[in-house]
Amino acid sequence: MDDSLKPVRIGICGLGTVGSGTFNVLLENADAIAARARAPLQVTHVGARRDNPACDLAGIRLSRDIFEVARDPEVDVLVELIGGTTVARELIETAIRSGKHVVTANKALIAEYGNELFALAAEHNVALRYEAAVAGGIPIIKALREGLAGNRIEWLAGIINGTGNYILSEMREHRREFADVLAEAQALGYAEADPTFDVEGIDAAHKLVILASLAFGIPLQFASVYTEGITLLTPQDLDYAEELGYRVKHLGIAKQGDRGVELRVHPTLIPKDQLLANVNGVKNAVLVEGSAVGPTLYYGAGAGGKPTASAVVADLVDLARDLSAGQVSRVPSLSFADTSLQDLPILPMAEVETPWYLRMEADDKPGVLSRIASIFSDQGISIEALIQKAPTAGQVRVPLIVLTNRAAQGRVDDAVEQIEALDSIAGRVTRIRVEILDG
Ligand SMILES: NC(=O)C1=CN([C@@H]2O[C@H](COP(=O)(O)OP(=O)(O)OC[C@H]3O[C@@H](n4cnc5c(N)ncnc54)[C@H](O)[C@@H]3O)[C@@H](O)[C@H]2O)C=CC1
Ligand SMILES: N[C@@H](CC=O)C(=O)O
Ligand code: NA
Repeated sequence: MDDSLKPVRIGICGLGTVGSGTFNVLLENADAIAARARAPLQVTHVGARRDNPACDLAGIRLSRDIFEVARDPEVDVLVELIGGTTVARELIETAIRSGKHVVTANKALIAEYGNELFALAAEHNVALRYEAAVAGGIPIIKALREGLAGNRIEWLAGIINGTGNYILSEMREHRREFADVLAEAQALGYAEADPTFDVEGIDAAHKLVILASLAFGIPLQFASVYTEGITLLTPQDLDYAEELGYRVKHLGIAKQGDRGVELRVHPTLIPKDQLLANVNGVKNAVLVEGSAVGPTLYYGAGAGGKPTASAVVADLVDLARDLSAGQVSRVPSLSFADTSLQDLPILPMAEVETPWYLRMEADDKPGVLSRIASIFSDQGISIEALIQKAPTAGQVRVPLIVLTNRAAQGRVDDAVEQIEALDSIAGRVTRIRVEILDG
């Protein structure tokens, strides 16, 4: 490495899980990183509320006020790793206005304010990079933006929340309680500051919005995503799904169809021999169907300090290379040129068609099954499989599981409303969509 090369000066804001991971990866792999970046990447300033014993900050400027980093003339790139959408937004805007490039892992901020932030970055001729914001260490932004640039992307589907996948995997494989596994995921640094973002599907929705924008050339639109989390799933449903040959995964799905774009995040039954069904623990995976390449699959750690740092550092290396070439806007932020982004219609959920898994508690007496079957038939919904579990001693009701063929959600809503109104059915009907991914 030529020692005379001008270093790229980095300011890191936030020294938590990802901040400390980034700091240490930059240090541990400094030589290989400098060789790839054609310049040393040197942390010159850290903004952190408190010290982190995992980081040796000797010789590095430390500020308790992170805005000091955003205004520091000795910083070329600000790395935002504090999270949230208020202070983080102000910090990034301040950095951009001060002529600094920005790298962030903040999917909430990109999903909700990315359109404005990318415009601001373009106005100031600086880069705003966010590889770590989706699927942690998996280079999925790079893949969509560059590797698949020759394709029309038809659809993508992914496990894009590590915490949620960790919880579902532990519940199924080790019969562990939801709350215990969530607490463990928090201790391991996988969960968001507010873990309801993970378990209610909000984090996955943030990431899906970003993926859909990159895939289809549409502006970021968080409000358009249908979002369901994993909190209502029961161990029973995970078991019944297995019996039927499926596994329950929390998926983000984006499809470009003739009638509009589907944007949805929800628990999904997928055949258990498909690759996505076998992605376990904190791992994420995104399956992308391109018109020319066909299906491609991206797999790896979706959360955690070092894996996420891997993506942050990759952005820094990419940026350093672009800086050495004197061109930071070579690749459009959202893959498509700003002037080519197009508002496409979003398909209302009532019109989205999938097969369905429905579970209900039914009286164990003659006539109930035929009544339910006729409600489905009146709605034009055909039944693929129906399982009635044997009653256990003393039980008056039995679990009834119905797998339907493809049916629009609106039809299923109507059928379920009628079924729930039957005297022979107790409580609510559990509904989970089924997806046969042809990947
Ligand atoms: N933990 C993970 O596996 C992943 C996290 N992310 C994203 O990375 C970002 C950071 O996440 P984590 O490192 O997990 O969070 P964290 O909570 O471990 O770290 C955030 C740090 O920022 C500090 N901080 C917050 N506001 C501050 C302020 N105003 N001034 C100074 N310091 C401040 C906190 O004290 C904390 O040390 C978030 O946007 C998150 O969504 C993205 C991918 C994976
Ligand atoms: N909380 C997130 C962190 C990475 O994005 C997750 O669990 O996936
Ligand atoms: Na990534």
